[in-house]
Amino acid sequence: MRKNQPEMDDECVFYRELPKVELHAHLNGSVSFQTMEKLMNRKPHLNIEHSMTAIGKGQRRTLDECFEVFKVIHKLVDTEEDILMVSKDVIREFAEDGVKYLELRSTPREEQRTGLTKTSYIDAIIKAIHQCKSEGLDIDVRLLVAIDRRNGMEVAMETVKLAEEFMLSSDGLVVGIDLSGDPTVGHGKHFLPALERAKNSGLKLSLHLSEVQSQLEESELLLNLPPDRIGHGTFLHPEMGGSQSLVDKVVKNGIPLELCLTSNIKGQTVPMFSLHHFKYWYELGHPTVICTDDKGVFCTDLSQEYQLVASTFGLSQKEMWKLSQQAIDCIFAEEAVKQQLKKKWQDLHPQVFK
Ligand SMILES: CC(C)=CCNc1ncnc2c1ncn2[C@@H]1O[C@H](COP(=O)(O)O)[C@@H](O)[C@H]1O
Ligand SMILES: [Zn+2]
Repeated sequence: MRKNQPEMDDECVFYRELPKVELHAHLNGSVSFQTMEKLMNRKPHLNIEHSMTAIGKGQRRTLDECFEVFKVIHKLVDTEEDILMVSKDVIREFAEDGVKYLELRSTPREEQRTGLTKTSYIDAIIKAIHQCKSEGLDIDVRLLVAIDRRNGMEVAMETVKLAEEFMLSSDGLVVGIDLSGDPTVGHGKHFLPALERAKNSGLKLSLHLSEVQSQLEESELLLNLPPDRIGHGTFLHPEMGGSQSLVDKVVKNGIPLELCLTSNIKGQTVPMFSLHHFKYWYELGHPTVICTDDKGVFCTDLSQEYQLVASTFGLSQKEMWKLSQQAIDCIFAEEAVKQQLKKKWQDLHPQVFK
C-alpha cells in the first residue's frame, strides 16, 4: 500500500496541472463543503447539515434522493448575495483545479421572500464572472441558462426569452441553454418549441439526454433538433437499451457527449466505473468531454474525474492530454476563444510533461 503512495501523488499532480475544460457543471450542485459551511452559518435556523447536501465517498443514492438534495441546497441559496458568493467560490475552485475554460449552467429562480428575481439571479452570476476576471483568475467562464423539466413548457419558453435578452446584453457571456432536471418527469416533446426558438436565435443547446432508460422516443425527437452537445447519453447505445439509429444520429451530427462518471455511479444509472459508456464512445472515436456535473453534491473535482477515466480504462497521460485538448473544440464560446485556449495548451505542454 505504502509503496504505491508516491506514484499516486505524482498522478494527482499531473491531473491537477493538466489544463482542463469543464462543460457540464450545475452551479448549485457545484457548491463545495467550505462554501456550504458559510451558507449554513448564514442560515442556522434551517438546521441543514452537510450529510443533506452531499453524497460522500462510497455512498450511492436513488435519482429521487439525489434530486431531493438540490431542494435542500436551494433553501440555502436564495438571495442575490448567496448566488454571487456561490458563483465566485465555484469559479475560483475550478480555476484552482486547473480548469482554464468553464461553462456553468444554472436554473434561474425567483424567491418572493428575498426579492430574488430570475433577472437578478442571472445578473448575480454575471457579476461573479466579471469579478473573478478582474481578480485576474486564469479561467474563462461562460453561462448556460437552464430549463428545469419539472417546471413545464411555459416556464421553458420564458427561460429561453430571458436567455436571449442576456445573450445580447452580456457581451457574449450567456452562450446557451441547458435542458435538465429530473429526467423521469415530463416528456421532452413539450420543450421542442422553446428549444427550437433558442436555436434559431443563436443560443447553443446542451441537452440532458437518455440519462435514464426507456427514453428512446424522447431522445429521437430531441436529437432531430439537433442539440450542440449531449449531457450523459447513458442509454443511447444499443447495449444499454438504446438503438443504433440514435447512435447514428449522434455520430452523423458529430454531437459531443459530456460524460460525468462519479455522478452516474452515485446516482446509480451506471453500475460500476468499468461499465461506463465512456468506453463505448471513446472506442468509436466520437468526441467526449469529461465533466463533473455536480462537484459539490458528488464530492469530486475535474482532475479526479480525469484520473478516474485514466485508471478505469487504462489510458496514458498522453491520451488524457489529448482528451482535454480535444474538449476545446466542443466549447460554445466563439472561435477566437478556441484559438486562445489552443495556444494556452501548447504553452503549458512542456510544464505539464516536465
Ligand atoms: C440526480 C443526479 C444523479 C444528478 C445528476 N444529474 C442531473 N440530471 C438532471 N439535472 C440535474 C442533474 N444534476 C443537476 N441537475 C439540475 O441542476 C439543478 C441544480 O443546479 P442549479 O440550481 O440549476 O444551479 C437541479 O435542480 C437540476 O435541475
Ligand atoms: Zn447534469
